Amino acid sequence: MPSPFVSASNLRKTYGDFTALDGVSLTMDRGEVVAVIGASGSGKSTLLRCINYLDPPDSGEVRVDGVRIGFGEGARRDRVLPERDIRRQRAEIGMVFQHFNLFPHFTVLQNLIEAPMAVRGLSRAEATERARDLLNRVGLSGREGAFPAELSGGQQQRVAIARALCMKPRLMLFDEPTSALDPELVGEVIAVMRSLAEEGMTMLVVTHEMDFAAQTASRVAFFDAGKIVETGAPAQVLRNPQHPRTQAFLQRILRSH
Ligand SMILES: Nc1ncnc2c1ncn2[C@@H]1O[C@H](COP(=O)(O)OP(=O)(O)OP(=O)(O)O)[C@@H](O)[C@H]1O
Repeated sequence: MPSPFVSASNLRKTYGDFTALDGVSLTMDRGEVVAVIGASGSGKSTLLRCINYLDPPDSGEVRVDGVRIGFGEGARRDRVLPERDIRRQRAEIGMVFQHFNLFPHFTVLQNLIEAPMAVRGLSRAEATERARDLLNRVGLSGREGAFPAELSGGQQQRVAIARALCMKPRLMLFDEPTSALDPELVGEVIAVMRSLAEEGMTMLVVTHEMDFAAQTASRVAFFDAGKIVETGAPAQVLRNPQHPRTQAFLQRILRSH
């Protein structure tokens, strides 16, 4: 059996007495899109932050394409890499946040080119060419000189996606990427995510957009109290959930629509 492209094994994360991740394991094949759904506070964001070591797990391990994130390859289990090296590994994993997190005093172009130059060693000309291609791909050609505050939320989120792609990541993590948007702007961000999925990007998406989960995800994982309690094909989990917690969650969502 070939090893999975992404594997998170037995991740645990506590904050004081509170257990945010209670032994979470998840594997993804290359090109898979996994939607993570679940109630607020169940630990979905924590899972993403532990996968890319923005917030290191207390235990467990993460591998992307065989490389163990956060640790030197072949090193003792307990030898966590210096932050500089984790940053380099983390560059393999793109992250898109709910609140875009663009640098407000940088133009769109500056937001895109800084990390590829600093972390990937691209020249300004190379980074700029890559950035222009990606802005074109997310439908924002010509907005290179704009500042984030001059853009709509949907445009800012598309810049944030282009910025993550500028690092040529192997895996993309999305943390409720449309939750902060006005409803009429959700579609333009979902469209960019769909096209990324169609191009074969491996994506782990925390979302409340059930249409995205149903139509674009290859798999849905339902999260409850720090655990994945149910995972399967979207049609199976969303239409015929087996776990009582999944059933209760989906009923709540149906009622609120
Ligand atoms: N840095 C932290 N310090 C203390 N507690 C934290 C920290 N980060 C998260 N938590 C707690 O861990 C729990 C899980 O949080 P998390 O943000 O992962 O949930 P979530 O499922 O993503 O929720 P939401 O949908 O509201 O974003 C929450 O109860 C939260 O208060």
